[in-house]
Amino acid sequence: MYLIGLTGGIASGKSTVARRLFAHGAVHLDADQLARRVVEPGTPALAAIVAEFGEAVLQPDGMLDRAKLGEIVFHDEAAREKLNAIVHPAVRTLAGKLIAKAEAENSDAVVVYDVPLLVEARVDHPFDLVVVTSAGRHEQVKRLVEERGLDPIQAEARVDSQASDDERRAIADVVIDTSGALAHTMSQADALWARIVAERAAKAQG
Ligand SMILES: CC(C)(COP(=O)(O)OP(=O)(O)OC[C@H]1O[C@@H](n2cnc3c(N)ncnc32)[C@H](O)[C@@H]1O)[C@@H](O)C(=O)NCCC(=O)NCCS
Ligand SMILES: Nc1ncnc2c1ncn2[C@@H]1O[C@H](COP(=O)(O)OP(=O)(O)OP(=O)(O)O)[C@@H](O)[C@H]1O
Repeated sequence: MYLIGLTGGIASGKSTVARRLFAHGAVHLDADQLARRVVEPGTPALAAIVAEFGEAVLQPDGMLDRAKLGEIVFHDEAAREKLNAIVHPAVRTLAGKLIAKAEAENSDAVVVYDVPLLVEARVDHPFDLVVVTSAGRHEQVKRLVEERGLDPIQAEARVDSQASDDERRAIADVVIDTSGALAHTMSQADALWARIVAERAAKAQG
């Protein structure tokens, strides 16, 4: 198996790159999706969130009210750290299981683990390659406002609750510049895939 850790700031284009690698044949795991699974009704993580933040963060149907919890944690670092301490260990355990499952199913698989908070949560799965998408703060805020309907204050709060591009670049093996045209992002993803294929072929030949 070849394990890629893919990270980048919010709206920097991680999913866009991951989808392209998936189209080439990679297995795609998404930490945001895993973070949703571990807080489904009946889970220990959801019980811990309610114990910490109160019943007010639940919808009438018992599901987590994500908008309400987001309003709290993206404006309050101490609250965010409490939430992270509940959710991140559960995500880490589930990711470990799913990576092992992908390897058991196909020991040749290329697995792309899309993990927004790789730096912040000190995620330490044994990555063969760490790939960072980087669009820049101004472009991230613009996308959140224009494409996802956040107001500028909410958008800036989300971007600023994360590590900086410089901190992410410091741990990157490969940086994909996602600030320009979509086609430029795609061609960098294609070049990355070609590099992985070539590296693996060279390794297989000894
Ligand atoms: C606060 C919550 C309820 C808001 O939910 P919402 O549906 O609005 O956002 P969603 O989960 O789709 O996340 C969107 C993006 O926000 C950013 N983000 C999410 N959580 C965090 C966090 N704790 N710190 C910084 N950025 C975050 C990421 O870039 C993520 O891709 C939710 O994000 C959450 O439970 N976060 C804690 C778990 C976590 O850290 N998830 C991120 C990957 S493990
Ligand atoms: N050059 C580019 N590369 C990637 N995405 C781009 C580019 N130009 C514009 N975009 C837009 O930016 C958005 C990036 O969204 P995407 O879901 O890929 O980011 P993400 O980093 O996975 O976000 P999140 O952290 O919220 O999961 C998309 O709407 C995409 O169309």
